Amino acid sequence: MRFDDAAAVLFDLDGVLTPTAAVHMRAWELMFRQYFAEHEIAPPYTDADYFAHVDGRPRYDGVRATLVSRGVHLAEGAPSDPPGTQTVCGLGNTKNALVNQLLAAEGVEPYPGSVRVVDALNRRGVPMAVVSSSRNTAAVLEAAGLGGRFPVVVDGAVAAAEHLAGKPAPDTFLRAAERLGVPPDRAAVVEDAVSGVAAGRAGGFGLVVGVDRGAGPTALMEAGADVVVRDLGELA
Ligand SMILES: O=P(O)(O)OC[C@H]1O[C@@H](O)[C@H](O)[C@@H](O)[C@@H]1O
Repeated sequence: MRFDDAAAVLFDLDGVLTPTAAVHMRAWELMFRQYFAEHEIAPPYTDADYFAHVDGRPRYDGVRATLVSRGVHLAEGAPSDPPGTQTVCGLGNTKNALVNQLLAAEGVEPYPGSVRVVDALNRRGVPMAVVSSSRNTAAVLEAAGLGGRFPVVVDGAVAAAEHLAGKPAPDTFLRAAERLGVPPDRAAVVEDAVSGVAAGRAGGFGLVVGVDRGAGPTALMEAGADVVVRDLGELA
């Protein structure tokens, strides 16, 4: 399917509409580098860990997968665990406090090429959704001036409330397509994370567009992208 033929478009948020994947990436690095050093966990956390274990996945799934990669098994704890708690949820919330500090200090500007695509689809009346693992989706959309632009948002909070499996499972994308009333094979998914591309492929979507913001074209194609672009402006 060509992008122009999609009956609906489902966008990931961080790294697709806004440059906030880089904010998440820095916050994860700060948190894990300190935790690994304090607990003498080796080898040290690197960007490769981000792309392999964290990118695109729900917060606590990212913590768990990274620790398991070093043979570390930590108690799960609860989402209400405050930052600093030595649990999977506590480490995830430590990282989230850093994300909130960075977002407050730096603000969010959407990618101009992405805004052009959203505007063009809007003019043509193509239904759109945001499908993000992040529980900060509403705040990021608002800060980027995109609040209210998407009639359907399936984010980390919705997924938790509705018990939907996170990316790379296709469930959140499938729920968004269902809410838009468009069959998956008539809809396009736009994703920068390997886990998100894999989710789009597993969901049987008509087109999966990979956006290379660092994962690399080969990894995105191997995960199931039909096409890889460097910026959404290439689709406009
Ligand atoms: O911790 P949050 O804001 O709920 O986000 C979870 C994940 O959301 C994804 O969109 C990001 O790619 C990840 O880096 C992030 O960890």
